Amino acid sequence: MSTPVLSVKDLAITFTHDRRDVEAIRGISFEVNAGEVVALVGESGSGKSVTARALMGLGARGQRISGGSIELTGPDGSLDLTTRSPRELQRQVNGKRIAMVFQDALTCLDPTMAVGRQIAEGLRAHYRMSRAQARARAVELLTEVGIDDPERRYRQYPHQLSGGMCQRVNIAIALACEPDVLICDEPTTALDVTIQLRILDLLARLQAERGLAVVFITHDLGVVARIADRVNVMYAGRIVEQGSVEAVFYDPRHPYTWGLLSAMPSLGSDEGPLHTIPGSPASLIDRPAGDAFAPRNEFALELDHEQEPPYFEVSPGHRVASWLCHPQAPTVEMPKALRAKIDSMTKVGER
Ligand SMILES: Nc1ncnc2c1ncn2[C@@H]1O[C@H](COP(=O)(O)OP(=O)(O)OP(=O)(O)O)[C@@H](O)[C@H]1O
Repeated sequence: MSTPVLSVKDLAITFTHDRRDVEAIRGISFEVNAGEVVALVGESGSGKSVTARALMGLGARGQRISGGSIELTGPDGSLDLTTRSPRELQRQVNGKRIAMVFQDALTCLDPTMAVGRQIAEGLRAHYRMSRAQARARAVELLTEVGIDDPERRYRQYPHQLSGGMCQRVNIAIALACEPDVLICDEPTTALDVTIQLRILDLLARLQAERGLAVVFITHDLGVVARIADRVNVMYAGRIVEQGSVEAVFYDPRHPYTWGLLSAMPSLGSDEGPLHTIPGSPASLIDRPAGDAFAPRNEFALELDHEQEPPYFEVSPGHRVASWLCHPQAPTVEMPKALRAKIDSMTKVGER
């Protein structure tokens, strides 16, 4: 069995505002192997971005890691990122071992500097490269991320490029120092649909060619089906269902996952969403007792309103935090419309 490149264990993140603590991430654990794409998916506010940024040692004011570990394993051994200062992370880890691509492609680039130079500067900062060597490597990277006429594009400024092209440049910057782990936070959300698909295909190609470990953040299960190997469904700062894409798409067990899948337009069809999850996401400040999703869950058992469910392993590697998965729970089937939708879906393995 391969050793994970990235191992997040019982990670908890707390915000303190006006002397009040709010736990936004509540003990999440997941692993990513080399050559694997692991998705974090969930509605807005479920904690995807806070988690992604924590992996880079980034956080807002008043935010701290209040528990758990983030281990990065490489040929030289393991490193727990939660024990390193932001300065150490900046010097030794960020960019080199772990890099990130954000949603807003244009604002991530420096508007005053030609895009090729932005790639070259990163290379020069990390490696002892001459100006000419860094330039030549930056042109290669532009080619690698699918930018035609890279010599001309090298000299252009961000505003002269399309959104999709800016995102390709961001990907080139992220990959310039050959990181082991790439974090993608909604990298295609701001782009139109055809460009989204091209960027996803590019990421999939680069990931396979380089054997990268990728953490992919999205609210879109269609994107998960296209790119991910494993998926973590997040709700109110907790992973509520975790497993291979096949397990979570074809045998979903948590009613929240049922809701997300029901709300997803069928792959390859232009029908509108079938369903929306009733209610609004749980408040972190006055989180209800028990399972945070229970107030929105038409299938909730009494116990769901009283006690937070532990994880139940329903098949190897497929873990679900719902009392419905307790061996003594009554059998509750997913909604019929969802069953029919799943039965009609193209096998994820054939995507
Ligand atoms: N600076 C902050 N201060 C206090 N709470 C915050 C702060 N940033 C995020 N949070 C809280 O942390 C929770 C998780 O936010 P996060 O941005 O990770 O969600 P998300 O799943 O990425 O949503 P989105 O898809 O909208 O980006 C939210 O409930 C949010 O209110």
